[in-house]
Amino acid sequence: MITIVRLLAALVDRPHRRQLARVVAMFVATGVLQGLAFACVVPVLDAALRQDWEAATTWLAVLAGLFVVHHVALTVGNLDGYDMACDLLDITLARLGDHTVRLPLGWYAQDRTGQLSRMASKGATDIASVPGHLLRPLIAAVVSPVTVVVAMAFLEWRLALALLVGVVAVLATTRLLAVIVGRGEGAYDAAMAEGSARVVEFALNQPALRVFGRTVHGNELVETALREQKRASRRLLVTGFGGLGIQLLSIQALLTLVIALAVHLSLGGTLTPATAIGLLVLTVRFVESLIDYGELSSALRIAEGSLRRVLDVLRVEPLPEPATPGEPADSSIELREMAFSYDARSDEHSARVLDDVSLTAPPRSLTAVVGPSGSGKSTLLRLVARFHDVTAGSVMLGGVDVRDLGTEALMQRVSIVFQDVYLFEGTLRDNVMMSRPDATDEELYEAARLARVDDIVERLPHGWQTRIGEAGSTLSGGEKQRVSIARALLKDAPVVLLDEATAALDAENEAAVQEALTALSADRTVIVIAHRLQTVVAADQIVVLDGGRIVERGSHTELLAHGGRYLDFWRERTQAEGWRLLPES
Ligand SMILES: Nc1ncnc2c1ncn2[C@@H]1O[C@H](COP(=O)(O)OP(=O)(O)OP(=O)(O)O)[C@@H](O)[C@H]1O
Repeated sequence: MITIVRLLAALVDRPHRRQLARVVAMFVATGVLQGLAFACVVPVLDAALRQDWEAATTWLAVLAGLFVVHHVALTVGNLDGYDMACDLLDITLARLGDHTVRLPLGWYAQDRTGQLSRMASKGATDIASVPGHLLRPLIAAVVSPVTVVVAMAFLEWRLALALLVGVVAVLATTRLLAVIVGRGEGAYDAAMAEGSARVVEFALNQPALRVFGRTVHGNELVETALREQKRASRRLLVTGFGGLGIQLLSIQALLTLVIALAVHLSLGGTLTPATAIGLLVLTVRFVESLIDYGELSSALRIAEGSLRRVLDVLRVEPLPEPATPGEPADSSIELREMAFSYDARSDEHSARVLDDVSLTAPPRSLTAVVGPSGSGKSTLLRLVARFHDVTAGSVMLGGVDVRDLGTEALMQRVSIVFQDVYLFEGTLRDNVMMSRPDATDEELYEAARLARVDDIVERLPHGWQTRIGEAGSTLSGGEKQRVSIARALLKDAPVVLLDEATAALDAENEAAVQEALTALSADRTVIVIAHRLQTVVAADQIVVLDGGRIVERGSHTELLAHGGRYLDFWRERTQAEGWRLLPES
């Protein structure tokens, strides 16, 4: 409980930290008042059974007073707690939102969308539930038994001692079980996340899956994830119920011990029967609080897990920004003995995805990167756009290290056209204009003409105003790429990083995309992961990557003559595209 209060304090700002302290103080006061009210039952019962009506009335008045004060403190604490819960929802979402725009772009390369959406929905609600619903009963479940023990020490120290030993034993058991059940909860959470990710993937990839008849049975990934989810949930149920059983058993053992002791003391004449009955009533209330604690601590653990995950994301450092950004001389790109490893902690050469990569792309040149899958082509492009910082060496734009350029200046100078084009919910016009919202209509139409988006505008029922829906569902793959190229043209950045689509396009789209790419490459420094033969033939230089190193470089004719890896690539692509190598004349 102290841990979660500490974690909450790390999430919120100073005024909310004060509010949190106030809420906790009010809940502690409520717990003490509740404990005192419980303790008053003993003298009330004692006086009533002795038929001492004056004492009984006095104690009843004290009880009523405590009840009223307790109720006022409870109302104030609850209202403050609910306020804090609403604020926490906003704070969690705002802090995640602010931080996601500062996170290194490379952070998103892993599957983060699912994680972030779970944090922003279920995670934020879990966190808000702490001051809203959990903290008060949990604090009461600890503070009121402790108050009872202290009050009881004045009445019958032996029973107080027995209760104290009992409460320590029960809380220790709860803590131990929390660790065991917590492990199961972690595994369950991971299995749930994996299961939902696979189901979403399954839904999004329906067309491909149906073609291969993998929709009903045989989708191994989904089935394995769901089986694991079921196993994890069963394990959690077994450990959860087992844990709860052990906890209830320890509480019952405590109750039995106190009853036996009270009967023993009463038979021995140390305790009047009235006090013994009063103390037993007190013990029962005391035990109820401990049961509440056991039940609520699992909800607390879930909230704690969500809170830790949010704080972990908030702790991811943005890439350092330069104090005085450099000014690039031109649009050349230079990689100097660059090395990169995705695992920032390891500088093992074996972990490097790119190693000793040196490359110069002069201004307005076209550099084609080819190489087998996994050779590091996409990573190379991401490093030029500073999705990550290099492990060794440097990436220079116009003679300035991208780390000394600053994210904003770099992003102004670089356009990125990757394969997975993201089209957001909105009109076609909004989607193209996002790259330069202050562009004029003439500039927009010119970019659209060059990228052949004007053909798409004509086809759509509401032209530029057509809503292209989440993930651009009404556009074909080639059309999406043309929209992405139009964005890059409109942005008019001097450097273009391009990952050519590997998907086969119909003849019309293929020609349109090729035209759009030619327009985009004119007068710009372009580094392209090339899949099309036209692109490599037109390139000023071609670099062949293998195992994270440049193994060949040169022009198309030089590399063909060299007869190495590039020749293999060329043969493979000519076969795939139905081209023929003409015999040398
Ligand atoms: N975000 C990441 N975290 C860890 N490893 C990664 C990440 N992205 C890529 N890798 C690894 O880095 C290596 C190079 O991957 P990269 O995507 O750059 O290759 P590629 O040549 O572009 O492959 P492809 O042509 O299949 O897209 C691969 O071994 C890949 O598994």
